[in-house]
Amino acid sequence: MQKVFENCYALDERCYESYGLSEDILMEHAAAGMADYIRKHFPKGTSVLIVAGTGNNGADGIALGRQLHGDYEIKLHIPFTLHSEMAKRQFERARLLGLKTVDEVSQTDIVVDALFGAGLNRNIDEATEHLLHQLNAMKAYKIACDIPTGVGVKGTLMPMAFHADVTLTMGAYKEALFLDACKDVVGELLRVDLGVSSLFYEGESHTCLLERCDLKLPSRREQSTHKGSFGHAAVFCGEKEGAGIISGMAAATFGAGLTTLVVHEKITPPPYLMHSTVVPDNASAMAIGMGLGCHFESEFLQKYVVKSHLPIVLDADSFYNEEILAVLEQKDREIVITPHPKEFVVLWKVLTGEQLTVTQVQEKRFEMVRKFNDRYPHITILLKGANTLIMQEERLYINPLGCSKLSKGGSGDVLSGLIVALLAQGYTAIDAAIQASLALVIAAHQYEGASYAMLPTDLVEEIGRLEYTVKG
Ligand SMILES: NC(=O)C1=CN([C@@H]2O[C@H](COP(=O)(O)OP(=O)(O)OC[C@H]3O[C@@H](n4cnc5c(N)ncnc54)[C@H](OP(=O)(O)O)[C@@H]3O)[C@@H](O)[C@H]2O)[C@@H](O)CC1
Ligand SMILES: [K+]
Repeated sequence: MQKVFENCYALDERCYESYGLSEDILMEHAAAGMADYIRKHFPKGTSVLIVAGTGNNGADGIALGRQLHGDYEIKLHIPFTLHSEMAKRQFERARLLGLKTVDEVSQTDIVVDALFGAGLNRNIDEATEHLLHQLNAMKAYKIACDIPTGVGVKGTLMPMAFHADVTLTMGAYKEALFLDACKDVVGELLRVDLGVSSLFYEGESHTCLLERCDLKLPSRREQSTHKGSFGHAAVFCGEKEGAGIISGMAAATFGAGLTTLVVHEKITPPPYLMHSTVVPDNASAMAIGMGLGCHFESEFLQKYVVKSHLPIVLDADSFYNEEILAVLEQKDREIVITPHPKEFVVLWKVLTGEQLTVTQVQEKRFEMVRKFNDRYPHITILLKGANTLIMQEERLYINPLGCSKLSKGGSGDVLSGLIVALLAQGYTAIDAAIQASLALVIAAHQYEGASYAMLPTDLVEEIGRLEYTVKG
């Protein structure tokens, strides 16, 4: 698990004050990190266009040009007057070495975007937009220095952002890089150390980045067990019964000892799922909302959902049902809620009266998840998206591994099934949400069919193979 920060200015300052490092030393390492990447991936002689801006992001770019000059064909383009002292100093060093600037951008093998980084604080002007358009249109390999130009500090993405193949980010990961809208402009994301290990560079952070290696699969190591040893998941199955069935299949596949679909009318689920018109007495967790509609009477929901203390997953239609939402007030219950942005809008309106749009939620995903957490710290919220956010008790986790194979009806039902399976097996709400979210995306990556073809049933099948493909 890696740490993530809102920005790195305070971390840079700490390096100067605590370790006697200077801005110059940090920048030399930033440039060396980019130079190493280029040397590793491209032969000498490759042409590299570096577009450098007015501040220290530009300074990083100019220092990179100096480091590669002689071995690579460097074209340094500086469209504005340099502002920062470091940019001016780097330019003077490059000049002394004989590195010349070019007035126009032209075809090249590599483009390095060192226009704006952490200091982008307002909209870019038309000329810069035009320049970015030219850079994006090139067939070159595209490297963003620290942050692709156009990604604002708060994560808002400007219309003409640089589209990187790889972003080499300096010192530590920044939140802005993990907003959904930024996923396609960041490309591959790698971190460059700035002269000290990240262990020393980074300070405290309550925000963490999940990685594949954080996945811990349910354990079946003990052999003296029976089906009751692995819990009993009760999955509500409503108007759109397919959603509940998929969720139940996922729960059974992810290790729940028993899975019962709680139904209103008779259905024909797969033979390994039980069904019942009540929540079984020995149920150890429940999931509700997937395709629920308004099948169940108020009295029934009161008795089996609101008055229960079983760990619970609230999904989909739950957010439209104020009766079910009463569950949120239960402080002594393990609760996971799994809204997608549109459902979050509905939920937020019910809870606060504030009407947001989906775009507003997407633009400030981190802020909204934190605001929800301020009100309900005991609840685990999992806000779905290209980069899923999971939060409980001030600790926020980003799952950046999502992929577009999952953009299909039914993926969310699988997720709620995975979570309830883990809750039934005794996981805490936060662990269940983290592990289920990781299992879902890793299973999706593992699917070998066409990227557009994966069905929820394929996903469940891939979940069943995870033990053979990753280390649990
Ligand atoms: N400090 C360190 O130790 C290290 C720093 N590092 C590097 O520094 C980068 C941060 O540098 P930075 O703070 O100088 O910000 P940066 O992104 O270059 O832009 C600021 C300039 O842009 C201008 N400007 C802003 N918006 C604009 C707009 N829309 N349109 C036009 N102009 C605009 C703004 O102008 P102003 O607001 O002052 O008028 C100012 O001149 C960071 O991303 C990393 O790469 C690394 O080397 C590691 C060590
Ligand atoms: K940049």
